[in-house]
Amino acid sequence: MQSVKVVVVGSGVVGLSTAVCIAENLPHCSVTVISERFSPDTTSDGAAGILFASQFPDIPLERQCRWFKESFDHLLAIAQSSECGEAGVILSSGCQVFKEGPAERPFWADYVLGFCILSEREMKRFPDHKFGQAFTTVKCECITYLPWLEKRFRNAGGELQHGKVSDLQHLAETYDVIVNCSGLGARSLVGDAKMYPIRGQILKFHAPWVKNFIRDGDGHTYIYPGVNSVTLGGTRQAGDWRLDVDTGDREGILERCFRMDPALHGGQVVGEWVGLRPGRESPRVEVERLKTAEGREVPLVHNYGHGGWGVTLAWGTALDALGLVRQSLQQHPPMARL
Ligand SMILES: Cc1cc2nc3c(=O)[nH]c(=O)nc-3n(C[C@H](O)[C@H](O)[C@H](O)COP(=O)(O)OP(=O)(O)OC[C@H]3O[C@@H](n4cnc5c(N)ncnc54)[C@H](O)[C@@H]3O)c2cc1C
Ligand SMILES: O=C(O)CCC(=O)C(=O)O
Repeated sequence: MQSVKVVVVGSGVVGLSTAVCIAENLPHCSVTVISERFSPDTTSDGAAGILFASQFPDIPLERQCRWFKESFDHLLAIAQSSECGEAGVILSSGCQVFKEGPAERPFWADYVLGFCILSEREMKRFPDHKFGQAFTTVKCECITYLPWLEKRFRNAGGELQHGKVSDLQHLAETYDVIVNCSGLGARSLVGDAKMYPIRGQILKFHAPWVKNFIRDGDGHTYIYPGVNSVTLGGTRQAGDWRLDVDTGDREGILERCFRMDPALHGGQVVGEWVGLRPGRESPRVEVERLKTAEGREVPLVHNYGHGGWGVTLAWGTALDALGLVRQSLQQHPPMARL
């Protein structure tokens, strides 16, 4: 029997997670990833990689809980295994603090470890803040995790190809299923005008004595210790396409982070990075059918638009995308290619 040919467009954390899920779970499929950029040049590579999320307006909460929990459990298992160093996935403990309180209990509070409210005594450390939550989550460093996923994908028989896709109709002539994980690229690839950039600038900081994360609940200031450096952030500039480092943003990040954690004093900046989050009101994880010029119909599964939470939700949405591929193949077995 001819194997079913699946192509995944995009090799950020969403594309590679999706490609691995399909290659490992559908052995009758041959899976190819085609991507303009690979690690270390994707947006995912620069992300702090902390597992954390805010709620999307248009997705049922039950589905968002599943995405978070499946991703968390997948990465927690790696963090607690002998693979953690090679995969770049570690446990990370710390707190989120709020200038006004009490803050709502986040929907994922029961999925992370040891979620609790900070006591008055603990809050004395944060004179600008009134309320705090402490928990242990996972930090998934994509600069290490993506090469690890690429290896896992190749071991499952997958193929990686460099290339920019500009016409999905053209791909449909060669493949039986197309999976679109192009992130912000979906704006032009499928003409999704709901996609917009949310610019984020961060600093890599050398301060190995800083061990616990601190995040301001407003989402603009965070300190995330990692394997080799501490990530200091950030900015969330909607509609801003600039990829160059802004010196004003740098000063602002340093000032806010030093104020939130004076223990950073004595450390030094060792890197700077800007990335464009694939902004959308809610991610798009759904299937449509693409008609080719020869009259075939090819399932087109979309999995993009994760905004600031792509690392957090990648595995969960990849499993949904796998489900959509499986269901499409069952309902409409591929028509023979000419
Ligand atoms: C400063 C910053 C910090 C962040 N921190 C976190 C964090 O702590 N936790 C978290 O969960 N998220 C974080 N994020 C968000 C996270 O980076 C994104 O949600 C995530 O990277 C999106 O992954 P993706 O695979 O969809 O997109 P990308 O990583 O952008 O990958 C898209 C892929 O598609 C390819 N592509 C696009 N168009 C085409 C085309 N036409 N043809 C071929 N290939 C194409 C690209 O080359 C690329 O390989 C952060 C983002 C920023 C900017
Ligand atoms: O918001 C955070 O705390 C984590 C970093 C992040 O997800 C982002 O900057 O997009």
